[in-house]
Amino acid sequence: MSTELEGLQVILNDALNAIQAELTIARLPALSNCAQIQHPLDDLNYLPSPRLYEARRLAIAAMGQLKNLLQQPFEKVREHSLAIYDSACLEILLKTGVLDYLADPSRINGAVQVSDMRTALNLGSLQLEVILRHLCSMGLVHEPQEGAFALCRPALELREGSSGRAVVMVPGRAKVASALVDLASHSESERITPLTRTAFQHANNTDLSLFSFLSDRTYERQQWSASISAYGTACRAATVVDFPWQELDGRLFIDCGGGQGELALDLLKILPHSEFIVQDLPEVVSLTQAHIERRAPTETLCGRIRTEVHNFFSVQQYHRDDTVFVLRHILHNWSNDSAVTILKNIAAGAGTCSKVLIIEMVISPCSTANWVESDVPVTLNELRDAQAYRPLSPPQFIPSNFGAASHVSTAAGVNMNGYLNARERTLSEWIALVSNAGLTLKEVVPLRANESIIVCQVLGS
Ligand SMILES: C[S@@+](CC[C@H](N)C(=O)[O-])C[C@H]1O[C@@H](n2cnc3c(N)ncnc32)[C@H](O)[C@@H]1O
Repeated sequence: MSTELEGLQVILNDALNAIQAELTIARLPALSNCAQIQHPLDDLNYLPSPRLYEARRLAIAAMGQLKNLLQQPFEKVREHSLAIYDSACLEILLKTGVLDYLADPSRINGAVQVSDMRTALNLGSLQLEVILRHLCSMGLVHEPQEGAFALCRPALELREGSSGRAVVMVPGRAKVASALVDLASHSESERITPLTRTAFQHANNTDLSLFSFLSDRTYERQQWSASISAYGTACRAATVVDFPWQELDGRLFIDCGGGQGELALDLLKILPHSEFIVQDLPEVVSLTQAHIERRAPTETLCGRIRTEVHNFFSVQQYHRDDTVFVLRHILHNWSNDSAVTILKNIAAGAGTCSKVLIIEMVISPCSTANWVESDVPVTLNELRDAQAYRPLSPPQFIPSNFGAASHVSTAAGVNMNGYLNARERTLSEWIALVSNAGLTLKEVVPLRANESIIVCQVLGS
C-alpha cells in the first residue's frame, strides 16, 4: 500500500517516460522552455498520438495533485487570490506592445533591457520589471541577466495572429468576473438584481444579451469572433480524426449557428458525397458566405456548401430523413431552458434517421471515488502503438476529471456562467437536457481535445 506521495511519484515518472518514448517514436525534438521557436507539439493542428496525448494529461494531473499535496495551504490560498494579476500581467504584456517588441525577429534571440523597452515603447513610469518578473514565474518570460528579459516558448502563442492572443484579447473579462463575485455575494433576499440577469449585464449596466450587445460594436465583436475561431482551431484536428465521419458520408449536414463555416469546410474535404448548409444570424451569414466562397470556390459552385439565415429559436425546415444537425460550441452559451428550446426546434423537424451531433465539453465530476481500480482500466501501456483514441482511466490518487488538467474546462464553465448564465455540462446533465428536448443520447465520442462529440437521435428511433 503506497502513500499518496509515493503513488503520485510513480504516476509522474511513468507519464514522463511515456512522453519521452512518444517524442522519440514521432521523431520530435526535445522540449525546451526557453526555445525561441515553437515545438511541433505547440501547433494546434498537430494531433499527438493517443499515448502522448494521455501521458501529457496524466503528467499535468499528477503535478497538480503533487502541488496540492506539498504546497503550504496559506501559500496556496494566497496564490489563488493573487491569480487575478496573472491575467492582468498577460494583458499588460500585449497591450503595452512588449510582447510584439520581444517577439520581433531582430530581438527574439536575445534578452532586452527593461530600460530599452521602456524608451522604445514610451512606457514612462510603468514598473515593467515587476510585471515581467511575475510573467517569469508564469513561465512566459525569462530573465537571463538581471533586468534583461526574453520570451519563453509558450509566449510565442501570444504573437499576432495566434489563437492564444485572440483568447487573451476578449474584452471586459475582469469586469465580468468582479460582477460575478458581486452577484454571488448577495443572499437571495437582498438581491436587487434578478437571477436571470448575467454578471456581464450587471458589469455593463445593460439589459442586452452578449450577442445583442456586440451587434453594433465592431471592435469587440471582432475580438469575440477571433476567440471563437481560436476555440474551433484548438479542437479542429481531433474533431476531424477521432470521429467516424465517413459512416455519415452522403448525408445532408446542417451546421446550426455555424459561424464562419470552418467546421463545415473541414468536413467538406473528408466527405465527398455530402452537402452542407451553414446557418447563422443574418449579420453573420453575409460574412460567412464570402468566407466560404474564398475557401471552397469549386464546392460552392457545385452547391455542396451554402449558407442560410436561420434563427435556431425557430423550427428547422429540413425533414430529410438523413439530415445530420451539428451544433459546435452552441449549447454552452445558453441556459438549460434555452438549450432545450434550440434542441426541440431541431427534433421537431428531424426524421427518424436524423442525427444531432453536439460538439462540446463533457465535464467530469471531480470525484475521487474511482480511486478503487475500475474493471478494465485503460493504461498508458495499453495505448502503446494505439491509433484510435481512448481516454485513460484515472489511476489511484488522480481525480476522475484529471484535476489540474481540467482547469481550463472548469474555468470555461465559470466564464460561460458570467457572460451568459450558461455552463459547461456533465454527462448526466447532457442526458437530462437532450431527453427534455425529445432526443436520446446514443453515445459520447471523446476527442483528443477538451471537447467530445455527443451523438443524439430523435427519441425512440
Ligand atoms: C460560439 S459561436 C460558435 C460558432 C461555430 N459553431 C463554431 O464552432 O465555430 C456561436 C454562434 O451562434 C450564433 N448564434 C447566436 N444566436 C443565434 C441564433 N439565435 N440563431 C442562430 N445562430 C445564433 C452566433 O452568431 C455564433 O456564430
